[in-house]
Amino acid sequence: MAGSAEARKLVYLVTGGCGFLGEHVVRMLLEREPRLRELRVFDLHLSPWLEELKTGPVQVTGIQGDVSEAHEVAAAVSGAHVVIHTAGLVDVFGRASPETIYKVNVQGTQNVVEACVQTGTRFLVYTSSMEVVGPNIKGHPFYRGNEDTPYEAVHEHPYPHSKAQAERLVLEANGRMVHGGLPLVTCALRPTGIYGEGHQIMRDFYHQGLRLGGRLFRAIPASVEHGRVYVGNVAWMHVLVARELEHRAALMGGQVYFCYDKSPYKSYEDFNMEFLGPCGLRLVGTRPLLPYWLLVLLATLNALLQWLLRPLLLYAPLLNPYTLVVANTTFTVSTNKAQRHFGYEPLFSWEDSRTRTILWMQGMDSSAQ
Ligand SMILES: NC(=O)c1ccc[n+]([C@@H]2O[C@H](COP(=O)([O-])OP(=O)(O)OC[C@H]3O[C@@H](n4cnc5c(N)ncnc54)[C@H](O)[C@@H]3O)[C@@H](O)[C@H]2O)c1
Ligand SMILES: CC(C)[C@@H](O)CC[C@@H](C)[C@H]1CC[C@H]2[C@@H]3[C@H](O)C=C4C[C@@H](O)CC[C@]4(C)[C@H]3CC[C@]12C
Repeated sequence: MAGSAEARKLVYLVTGGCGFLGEHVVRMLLEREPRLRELRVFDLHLSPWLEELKTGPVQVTGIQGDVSEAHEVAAAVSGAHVVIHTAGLVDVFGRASPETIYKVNVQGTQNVVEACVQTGTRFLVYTSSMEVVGPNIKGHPFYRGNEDTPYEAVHEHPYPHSKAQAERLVLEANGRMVHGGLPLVTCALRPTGIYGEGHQIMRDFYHQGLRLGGRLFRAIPASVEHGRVYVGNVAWMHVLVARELEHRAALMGGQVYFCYDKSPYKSYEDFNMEFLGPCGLRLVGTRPLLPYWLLVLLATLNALLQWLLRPLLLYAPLLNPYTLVVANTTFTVSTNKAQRHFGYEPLFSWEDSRTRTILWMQGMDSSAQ
């Protein structure tokens, strides 16, 4: 939907704009934000597809930078009306050190907040995560909860802990005076497990299945529900929040919103099979093939191997003590806060989300042959 030239006056910055979610946010903004004059895409690694976006009426500016470097962030933020901060180290597999995770996710977010304050940017949307809430280290289920559901959010793992710290920084910054004397308006979006075109973990499961002769082996009971949300709907919620923050600052400022749509409640593995099945894979077993204690042992051995091999190579399998607990703990949301506060409705139905994801996987399938 193109806006008239005179209506194009806003400058948006998307950090992590070349990532899985970031790319969908960038493309959604170009399609559905008619007020855009300039779209800045800030990322540690700029993608080649950015070039194809530079042919339209909106100025698309790729900025290679590191959110943990305050001066790079300040330069990118300066002059922006809205910042959508998705950049982060999404690592629960032990690929990055805890120090690096905190440096990027916490210090990086602090840098974004301070840059908004120093340069006068008034609207900041942060991509938080369900993991700010749970599952907690005790494996307590969160069954179709909402933003107000009481839950003991206790984290030891660097990733959820860093996301919780970053979210707190963003929400506490709401109302701070920015350069120019007006208040900063912030909010945080908490996606559950995002799926869709470009999801690396789905790729990993697909390739693991190919290696195992087209089979995946059930490890988690089908009864363990895991919340999932389509990447296009998460991107749409980001665009909508960024648009509505100015007019609904009193209501939305300092708030958190779960990202949700009509994706069905299923176990993580059964949900993945909605896409892996049409690509020729099958999930062996109606119940977990191994007892849980054996899975714990295997996960622990994986963690030990990762530690032993680290000086030589990076060994980062999907199964480790943390991912096993998360996979094995029910965590689903049922809320309409985003609809009540800013009129959010999913842009993509479950059927459409599923079809788009399958087509992407099959396209990956054909390119893999
Ligand atoms: N994938 C999910 O299921 C999920 C669910 C909930 C929340 N989230 C959150 O959404 C955001 C995006 O996640 P994603 O799945 O798209 O991950 P991703 O790794 O695909 O994207 C993250 C992007 O941030 C960039 N980045 C990393 N470190 C950076 C740095 N120091 N400076 C600048 N850019 C940097 C990466 O290059 C990448 O392009 C993250 O904040 C994540 O915590 C993801
Ligand atoms: C090997 C089996 C036990 C297999 O079932 C493990 C699955 C496991 C790799 C995933 C299960 C749940 C996933 C997490 C969840 O979807 C939410 C997340 C929050 C987001 O901010 C980042 C990604 C993640 C932590 C996601 C990561 C993979 C799982 C742990």
